Amino acid sequence: MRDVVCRHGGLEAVSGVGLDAAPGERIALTGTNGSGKTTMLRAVVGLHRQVTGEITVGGRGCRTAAEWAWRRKACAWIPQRPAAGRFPLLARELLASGGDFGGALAAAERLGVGGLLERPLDSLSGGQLQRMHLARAVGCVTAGAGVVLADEPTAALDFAGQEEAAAVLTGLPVTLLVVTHDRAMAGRCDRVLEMAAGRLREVS
Ligand SMILES: Nc1ncnc2c1ncn2[C@@H]1O[C@H](COP(=O)(O)OP(=O)(O)OP(=O)(O)O)[C@@H](O)[C@H]1O
Repeated sequence: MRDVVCRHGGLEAVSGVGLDAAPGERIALTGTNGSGKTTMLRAVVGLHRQVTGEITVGGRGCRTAAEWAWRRKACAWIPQRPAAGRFPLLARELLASGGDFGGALAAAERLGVGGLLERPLDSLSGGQLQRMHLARAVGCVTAGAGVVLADEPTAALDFAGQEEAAAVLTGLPVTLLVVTHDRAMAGRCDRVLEMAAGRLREVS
C-alpha cells in the first residue's frame, strides 16, 4: 500500500497509509476501536471503494473487472461480522464458494463444525459462523489464494477455539494480514502494527 486514504463520505478513516508485506509474512494489525482497520482491509478486497493511493497484491493493481476478479481469488477474506444474508446459504454452500470444498471441509472438521454443513448460516452461533468462515478461507488457500485478510477472526470464539483458529490461520502458507485484539494471535505473527486515528505504526 502506498499513500492509501479511505473515506466514509466526509470522514477520513484511513490517512495516507503505507505498508509492504513480504510474501509469507504474517502481520497482526491492532489498535483502538474506530481507528480504520476494517476499512483498510475492506479496501484491499474491493468492499470499500472510496479509496485513493495505490494498493497492489502480487504486484498487481485493480482497475478493470478482470483485475478485481483476480484479486478476489488471490485474497481470502474473513469478515468481522459475517452477514448471513436475506436468503441464507447453507454452510456447505459457503464452504464450496471458496473454490475447494474438500480443503474447506477438512478445515471445518478440524475446527469442530464439520457436522453443521446442512445448517443455514443464520442458524449458526457467532462462534460456529466464524469457524465456518475460517474453514472457507482455508479452502480459498488450497484453491490458490496467496493472501489471507482476516478481521478479528477469533473474536467470537471460546478459548480453545481461539488457540485452534490462531494455529490454523498462522500455519497457512500465505501472506497474512489479521486484525486482532487477541494477544495469542498477535504473538504468532511476525510483525505487529498498531493503527490509531487512521495511521499505522510499527509496534514489534
Ligand atoms: N459505513 C460507514 N459509514 C460511515 N462511517 C463509517 C462506516 N464504517 C466505518 N465508519 C467509520 O470509519 C472509522 C473507521 O472504522 P473501522 O470500522 O474501519 O474501524 P476499526 O479500527 O476496524 O474499528 P473496530 O476495532 O471497532 O472494529 C470509524 O470512525 C467508523 O465510525
